[in-house]
Amino acid sequence: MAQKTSQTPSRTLTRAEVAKNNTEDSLWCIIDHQVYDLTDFVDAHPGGSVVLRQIAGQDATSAFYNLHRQEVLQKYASLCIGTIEGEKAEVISHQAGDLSRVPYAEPLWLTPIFKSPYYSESHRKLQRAVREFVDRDIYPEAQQKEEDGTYISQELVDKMAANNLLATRLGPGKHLAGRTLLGGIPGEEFDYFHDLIVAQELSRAVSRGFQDGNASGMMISLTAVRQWANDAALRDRVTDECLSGRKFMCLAITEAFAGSDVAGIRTTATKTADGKHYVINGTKKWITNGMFADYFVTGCRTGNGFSVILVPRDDNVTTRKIKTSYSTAAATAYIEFDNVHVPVNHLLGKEDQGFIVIMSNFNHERWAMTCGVARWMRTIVEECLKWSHQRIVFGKPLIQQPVIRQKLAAMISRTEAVQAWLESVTYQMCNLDYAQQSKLLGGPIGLLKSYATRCAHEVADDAVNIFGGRGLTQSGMGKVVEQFHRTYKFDAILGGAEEVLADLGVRQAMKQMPKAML
Ligand code: HEM
Repeated sequence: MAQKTSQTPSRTLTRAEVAKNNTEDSLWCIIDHQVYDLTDFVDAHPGGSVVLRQIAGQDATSAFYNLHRQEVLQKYASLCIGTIEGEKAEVISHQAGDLSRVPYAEPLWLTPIFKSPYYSESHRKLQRAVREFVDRDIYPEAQQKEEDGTYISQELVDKMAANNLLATRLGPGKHLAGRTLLGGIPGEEFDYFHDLIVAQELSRAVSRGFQDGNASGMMISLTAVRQWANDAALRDRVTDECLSGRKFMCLAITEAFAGSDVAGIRTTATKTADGKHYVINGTKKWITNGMFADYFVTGCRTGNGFSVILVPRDDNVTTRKIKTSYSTAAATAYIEFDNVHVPVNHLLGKEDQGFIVIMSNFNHERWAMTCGVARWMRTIVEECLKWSHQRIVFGKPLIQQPVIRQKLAAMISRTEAVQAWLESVTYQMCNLDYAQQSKLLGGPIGLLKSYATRCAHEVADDAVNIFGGRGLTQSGMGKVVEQFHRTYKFDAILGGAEEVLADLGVRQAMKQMPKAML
C-alpha cells in the first residue's frame, strides 16, 4: 500500500562488483535485481546484523521476501544504490490508486474483463478517486495513528471535508445536493453503490481502530439529527459544522447498565420548572468518537419512555478513554453527564418516542459495517495469497501444500459470497424508498451482517493458521492478519450482536409468513 518514497538511482553495477562488497566495512546485497548498500544499516536492522553478514555480497531476494513485507523496501528505498547491469526490477510496487493484480484481491466488478450489472461509469470514477485519496492521504496517517493510539488529525479531517468525503459518510441524501464529490461526481448522483464504494475503500487503510475514529460516530448520529431535528435552523447549523469538519458528533446510547437493551437505560433527562431545558444525568459506555465529540446524540429516560436529545459538550460532560482490543484512535469513551442543561429544541423526534429515532439508522449502520468487513476479508485473502506464494517451507512455496489451498478456497468463497449478497441487498436499497427499506430490509441486513461476521471469524482463523507465529505478531509480515484476527469482533458486536441480528432476520421472516397452513 505504501508508495515509493524515492526513485531508484540510475547507477548500474555488475554482480561481480556486488560480490566484492562482502564485509562489514562495505556490505552490499541484491534484492530484486537492485543493489542495496547495508553498511550503515547493519546495526539498525530489526532482524539483527548476523543475518545480514551472512548474505553480504549475495543475491538475497528470496531470503528477503521470505521475511519482509514489500513496503519495507519502499520505506528504506534510500539504501538502494543502483540496478544490476542488463536486469530490471520484477516486483510490482503499489502506486496510489492502483488496483491489485492478485486474484480475488479486488471485487469482481473491478477485475479486468469481468462485468457487473450494478456499477456505472460514475461508480468507477468515484472508486478510482477514493482509492487514490485513501492510498495517498489516509493510509500513512491511519497506520501511524493505529499504532500510537492518537486521534485523526484536523489536517486530514479538513482534507476530507474539502473533498466532500465527510459528507458522503451519511449515505445518499439532500445533504449532498450541490456538492461535487471525488472523481467529479455530482452529489445528486450518489446512490448506495457509491456509498458501498466509499465504505470499502476507506477500510483499505487497514487500521480498524482508526477506521472507526474517522467520523464513524458522525455517520451514525448526524443522520438522526437530520431526520428527526424539530428545529430546522439547529439541524442546518450542526450539519454544516460537522460536514465542514469544524465539529464532531457521536451516538451515545449504550451504558454499563444496558447494551442493546435500550429499555434498561438509566441516563435521565428531566425538564426544568420553566420548561426551557432538559437536565441530563447519567453515564454512557463504549461511545465511538466520544473522546473528541462536540455533540452527543444521547438516549435518555424521560417522563414516560425513552427520548433522544442532541447534547452539546460543556464543562459538565466528562469523557474518559476506554482501552479496547483495537486502537484508541477510535476515541472510544466512557461519558458522564452531570446536570447538563440542554435547550428543549435539542430534542430529536417526539418526547418518549425515541425508539424510532434510534431504529431509523440501524439498517444503514449495519449495512455499512458489512461493506467494511467484506473488504477486510478480501484484504486478508490477498495477504494470504501473497504470503503463501512467497513463503518457502520444506523447500517449496507454502501454496504447494494442499491444506493451504483448501483454506484459501474456503476464504475466497466466503469473501465472494458475502460481497455478492451485499451487492444484491444494496441494489434493493437503491430501488426501495425509505419506508419500504425500513419495513423490508431490516431482516435481510441483519442476516447479512451476522453471516458476514461469522465468515470473518472463519477467515481470520484460517489466515492466522496460514501465517503461523507471524499471524500473532503486530509488526512484520503478518501484521494485517494479526490485526484482523484481533479486531473482526468489532463488526460482530457493534451495531447489533451476531445472534441478535440473526434472530431479527428470522423474526422478520415470521411476520411475513402467510397466515394460512401451507
Ligand atoms: C534492504 C534490506 C533490508 C531491510 C531494509 C530490512 C528491514 C527489516 C525490518 C524493517 C524488519 C522488521 C520486521 C518488519 O517490519 O518486516 C526486518 C526484520 C528481519 N530481517 Fe530484514 N531487512 C533487510 C534485509 C534483510 C535480509 C537480506 C535478511 C536475511 C537474509 C533479513 C533478515 C531479517 C530477519 C530474520 C528479520 C526478523 C524477521 C521476523 O521477526 O520475522 N533482512 N528487516
